[in-house]
Amino acid sequence: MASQSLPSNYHKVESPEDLQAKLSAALDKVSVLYFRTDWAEPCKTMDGVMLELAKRYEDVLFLSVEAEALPDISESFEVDAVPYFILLRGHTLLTRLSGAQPSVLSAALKSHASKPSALSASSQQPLAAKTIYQPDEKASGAASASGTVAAGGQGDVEESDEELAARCDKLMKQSDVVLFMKGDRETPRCGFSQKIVGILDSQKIDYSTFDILQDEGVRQKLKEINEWPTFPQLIIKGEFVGGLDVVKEMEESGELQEMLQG
Ligand SMILES: N[C@@H](CCC(=O)N[C@@H](CS)C(=O)NCC(=O)O)C(=O)O
Repeated sequence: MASQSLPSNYHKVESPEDLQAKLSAALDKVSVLYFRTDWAEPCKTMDGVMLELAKRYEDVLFLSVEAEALPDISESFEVDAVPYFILLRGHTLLTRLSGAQPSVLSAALKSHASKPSALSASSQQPLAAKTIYQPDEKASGAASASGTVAAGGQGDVEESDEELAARCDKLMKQSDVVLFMKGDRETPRCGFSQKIVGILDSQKIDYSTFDILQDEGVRQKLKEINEWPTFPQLIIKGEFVGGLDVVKEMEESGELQEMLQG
């Protein structure tokens, strides 16, 4: 969408300095940072939602950030998937939301945009020290991850470490080829996951997926079990194979197909 047609309170962030300047010029305002990418399907929905909200809340600053093109900003806000939303009042974190949930975003905005600034800000957390647009900000604890993590798959029942490990083992064996990724096959929520899905699909491989964004326990436990700190993680016949870079190399050398036939 051409920037001329954006509402006057909606801007595309160009750089960390640009973000700093925009937030600093609106210290008493609520801002919504919207982390997006062009390829992520849910962002298309949220592009429209953001525009509608910008028209409805003229006093709120709406800032869209290209999550992959501006990795310094994404990392400083600990954005681990798209779409992702951070609500701020000035430099104070109000809340964070992961995923395309128009009604949740709208409700969060309604709640925060209607509160007087002094009252609201006093009960909120300051941003994490990592935040790049305010390098001399005092360390004050990591930003809350509320809203980013879904239930652990076990309802309210507490899961022991052994039970979690057993559940991971079962998940790794749910089919011959299992991809642990961010999002799912139709709607990947991270560029690395999107690329590995592309490789597996192009090779016409039959595989199931598990969205680790929906299960923080599995997300952390798999890193430990497979001794691999990131996602995607590809499992073939119950054995950990690798992440995107490894799978890409294996595809190029023909090893991936060989492994599936063997
Ligand atoms: N080069 C890696 C890239 C994967 C990567 O860096 N993933 C990050 C960002 S999506 C990750 O999973 N971080 C840990 C986490 O989010 O829990 C690969 O080959 O798979």
